[in-house]
Amino acid sequence: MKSPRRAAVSILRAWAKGHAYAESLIERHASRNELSAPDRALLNAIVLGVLRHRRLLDEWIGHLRKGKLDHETRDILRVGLCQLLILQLPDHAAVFETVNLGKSPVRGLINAVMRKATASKKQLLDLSELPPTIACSHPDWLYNRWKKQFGPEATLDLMLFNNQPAPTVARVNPLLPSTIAPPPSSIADFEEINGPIPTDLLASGAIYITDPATRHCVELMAPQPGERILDACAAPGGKAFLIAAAQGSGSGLTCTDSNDKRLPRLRQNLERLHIVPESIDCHDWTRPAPEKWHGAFDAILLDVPCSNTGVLRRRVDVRWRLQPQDITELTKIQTAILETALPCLKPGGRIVYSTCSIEPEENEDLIAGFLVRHPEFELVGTRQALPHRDGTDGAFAALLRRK
Ligand SMILES: C[S@@+](CC[C@H](N)C(=O)[O-])C[C@H]1O[C@@H](n2cnc3c(N)ncnc32)[C@H](O)[C@@H]1O
Repeated sequence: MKSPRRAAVSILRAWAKGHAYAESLIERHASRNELSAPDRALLNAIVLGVLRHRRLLDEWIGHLRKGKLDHETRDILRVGLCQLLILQLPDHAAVFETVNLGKSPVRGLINAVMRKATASKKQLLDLSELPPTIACSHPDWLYNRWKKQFGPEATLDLMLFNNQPAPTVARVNPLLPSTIAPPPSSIADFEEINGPIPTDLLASGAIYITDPATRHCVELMAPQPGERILDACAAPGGKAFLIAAAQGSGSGLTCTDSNDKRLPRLRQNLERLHIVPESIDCHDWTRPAPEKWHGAFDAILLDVPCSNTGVLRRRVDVRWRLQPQDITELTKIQTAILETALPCLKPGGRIVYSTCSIEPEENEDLIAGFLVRHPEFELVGTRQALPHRDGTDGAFAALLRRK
């Protein structure tokens, strides 16, 4: 069994070498090492802390140690400085535990850097002279893009927001059978849960953890009882749950996703939430829709794959993985999904296109282009959530109706 700090270094090495996202690596390592709940929480805090503050940690390392570092020693120092300066753990624990992570030839170096950091904590934590992209650890290209869109002050607020852990917010399940205990009155719909996550309520399906911004697209759709609704990009099922909750049943709901590895989780989530959809299928919506769905749906939700720039506080490594050209590539997929879903609408039916991106190309620009190509559709309304303005995840939704 590994210590959470050692597991953190292994995860950071694996993260840097591969394409896996931090959350899945944390999950995998925590289970493999049979970590206790407090150790799992520490592992989570360290890995997410290092990834959120990666650029600042490297700036500090550059001050504390001149010369080259191998990748593993750099990751050990990131883990050590994150404990000392970001998580503010006691000095002796941070130094001692970090030195022990290194192999014997580098222990002296790690010890020297950690001791120097302990002695110069105050100066290191004064970020006033640093450029915002280093102080807030964001890539330059993302900062420059947002500065044009929102202005420098709002961009700074956005980056600071992205570095805060997300609260746990619960949606209470209105479809809970009467045989199962409802959540206590201290848990309110779409309100933050204080204290530990109530795993018993999650397991019984009494609540689902979600962000308030996820409701915008479903509220815009306004699903009605008895309607046939397609949730085309449905996994892991958060919005399918909200649609079924709005309809009072999942019986009119068809859920699809192109990733068959994500379908079991979708199935489990809906089952746990006591939702029985009409069907769950694997389908890639960049390919033509099967004949059986032509003209079949009153409403379609397209919660398309996107850059995730509205949820960087949760998806902490996206800022380092995402490249400017990815946004252009994503808009091609998003447009293809939107075009392919059209034949599946009933006459007069409605489509809600939604993302958790805050980039105009993936949102309002894409919809504007669609409306030019499809004068038979009208834009009924849009909703947008901006993290720094609304204090929630970022989200965009547009309701389109066939005239
Ligand atoms: C933003 S997530 C959906 C989240 C989901 N609606 C929820 O609320 O839990 C996007 C989903 O789209 C799926 N996806 C990506 N490309 C797709 C495609 N071409 N056709 C169908 N689904 C696709 C991904 O596998 C992913 O599960």
